[in-house]
Amino acid sequence: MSLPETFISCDWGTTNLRLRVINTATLDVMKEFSSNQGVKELYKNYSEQDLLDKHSYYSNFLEQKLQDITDLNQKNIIVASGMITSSMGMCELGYTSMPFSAQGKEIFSKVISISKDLSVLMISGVKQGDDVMRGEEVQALGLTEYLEGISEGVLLLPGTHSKHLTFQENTFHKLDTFMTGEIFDMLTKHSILSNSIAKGEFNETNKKAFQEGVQKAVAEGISKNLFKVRAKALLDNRDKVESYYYLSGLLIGDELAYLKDQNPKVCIAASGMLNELYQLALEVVVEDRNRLVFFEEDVLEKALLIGQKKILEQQYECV
Ligand SMILES: O=C(O)C(=O)C[C@@H](O)[C@H](O)CO
Repeated sequence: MSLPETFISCDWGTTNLRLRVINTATLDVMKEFSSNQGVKELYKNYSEQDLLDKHSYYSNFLEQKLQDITDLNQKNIIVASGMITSSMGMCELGYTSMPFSAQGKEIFSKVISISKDLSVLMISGVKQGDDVMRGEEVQALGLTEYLEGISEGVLLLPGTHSKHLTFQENTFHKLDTFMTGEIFDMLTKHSILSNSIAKGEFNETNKKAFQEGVQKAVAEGISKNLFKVRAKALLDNRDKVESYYYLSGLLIGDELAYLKDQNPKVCIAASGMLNELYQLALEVVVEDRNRLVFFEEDVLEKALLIGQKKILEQQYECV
């Protein structure tokens, strides 16, 4: 069976939703809807009502959002990855065990129907040891296209829950999650340190503060250094924006510290500010620059679509 001309890419995480109509052949984005209504928020709203069951509640929501970007009277298939398949999502799917290869044939998926013309291809999460991910495995599948020629290394996918995926010969076999983004969010909003910091421009002074944080974490860990963010503000009147980036450096440095004494290539795919921060931090942590592979900003964007298309192709192969 041939692939549909278009598919709807659904990237539904804990705190964000993105629905995009994709030209299957070129992966060009034809129309897009995005919002900060992540799975967490929708699940809360669903739990606070008792009119609709979970499937109907999520289906109604998706149909409502999709009507602005596609014609719902025509056949549409949504390819969905991320927390939409978690216990808080539309339909819970388990986890595929690692390892998984560049084609992702090991990753299982399931089609569920929303209406006569609208179905959702749900992609499972992945587990390894005592760790799990949902969504990042699809980005990793897409990124294998860019990892060609690198026989082994660690692929870093920074975020709320930063994932480190170890790979060899185009096969991902190990996973570690670092809660860097979420811890940073909690500390900046809910801890005593929140009074000593403020978000601001990432200028040269603040870059130095960030790098200082990275160095401190690599040398001494974070526990010993966190409270010093407050102490420095009290004793030295340290600027709040500098302290913000110093704290960010501490947390990212702690995540990356173990890479200092290892040999493999470190490949990083992130976008926006995260990309800038992680690249800067890696330049502090890893002495040998030849070990570092930095991807362009748009590679991560494309990777998710390549990964979703791979899973869609498998679905059409077995129909
Ligand atoms: O499967 C779950 O329930 C997760 O919590 C996975 C999570 O870590 C995502 O990979 C990124 O937020």
